Amino acid sequence: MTNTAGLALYEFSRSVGGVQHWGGAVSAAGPLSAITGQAPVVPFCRHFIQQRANSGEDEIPPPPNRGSIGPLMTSGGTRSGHLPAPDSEVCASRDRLLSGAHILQRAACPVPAKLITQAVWPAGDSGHTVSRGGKIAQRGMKLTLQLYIRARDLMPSTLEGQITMEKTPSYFVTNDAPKRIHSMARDTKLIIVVRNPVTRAISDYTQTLSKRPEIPTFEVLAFKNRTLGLIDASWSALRIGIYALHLESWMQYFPLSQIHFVSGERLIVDPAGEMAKVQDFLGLKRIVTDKHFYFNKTKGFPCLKKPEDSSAPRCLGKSKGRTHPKIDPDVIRRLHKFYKPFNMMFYQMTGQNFQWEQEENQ
Ligand SMILES: Nc1ncnc2c1ncn2[C@@H]1O[C@H](COP(=O)(O)OS(=O)(=O)O)[C@@H](OP(=O)(O)O)[C@H]1O
Repeated sequence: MTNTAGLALYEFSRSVGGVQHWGGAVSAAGPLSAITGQAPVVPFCRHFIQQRANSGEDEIPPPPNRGSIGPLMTSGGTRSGHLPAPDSEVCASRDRLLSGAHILQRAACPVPAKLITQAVWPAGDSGHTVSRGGKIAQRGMKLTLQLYIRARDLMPSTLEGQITMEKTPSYFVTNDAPKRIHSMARDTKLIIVVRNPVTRAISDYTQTLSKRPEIPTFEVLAFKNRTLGLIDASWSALRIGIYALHLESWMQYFPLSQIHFVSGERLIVDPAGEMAKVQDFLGLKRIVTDKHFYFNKTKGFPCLKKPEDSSAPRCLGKSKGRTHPKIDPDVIRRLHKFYKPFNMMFYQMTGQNFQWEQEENQ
């Protein structure tokens, strides 16, 4: 078992996604303020939301406390639409989860570089994969806590010089995740991929629409009251894009030095540049460079020239890069306005300007 730092990746391109690597000392730690002795991060965003609600503006309800069953998995989802309620077993298991996390840490996982080891429960999806170089749970099966723990225990331990990664989109917006991950491995590194929250919402909606063509239009779902222009921020497709709000929860536990933000927009135009920053953040040699990518015009995305485990180039799957439906420009404008203050807060918190307001003017 190694004591390398942990890694969690959250992807905000459509949903939120994540990769986690863990190892290192487990400690029952409190919030960041308790570790550093610094004043806790002021929850600006929450304060701002309260002020808005008081003045009759778009109300942003507290996050639904649904079904997170562990720091490393959740029954909640990141996609829009109605999520299934967690089953009773999942709910009953909540209190045992932290110890589950310790098991996970013990069992976590290094694998030969080519072997993918993951315990992922894609939120909002019927499928899941728990694998140790191969699937041991089939897609479509219900992932119970027992199955998850069994799967975890089959995973090999992390060896010196290896990084274990886990990707779960919904952790970023799951209330208890920061605390649980922190108490499991406070040196976990977090990677968050973000894109313009308006585009993210449309992508999220497009994904749901592809599975449930009967859902109302984006324009209908986006408003509580369209005549009054009141946004429905309880719609998960919109709520997830309030990045500052979610980040605030993480900053209560993790210093910014342990969080890396990837621009989803830059990832398309300059994948090697974004990957260079990721490799630096992880303390890795810059092995993935420009020469590994080519731009596939048909797909509209960069593809990998030739992954190690295959002789063919590898592009994003068919569920990525779907054509988005045309959304009423007034609705887009309204959403840009809605997100603007939250985006500004997010830029300030991260020290990075993602320039989403420029897209608004295009
Ligand atoms: N590597 C890379 N670079 C740039 N953009 C990417 C990448 N991978 C995924 N995407 C875009 O992200 C959207 C899907 O997000 P997720 O991969 O999180 O989807 S999912 O929820 O896990 O299915 C989806 O957005 P849309 O195509 O706009 O719908 C993907 O195209």
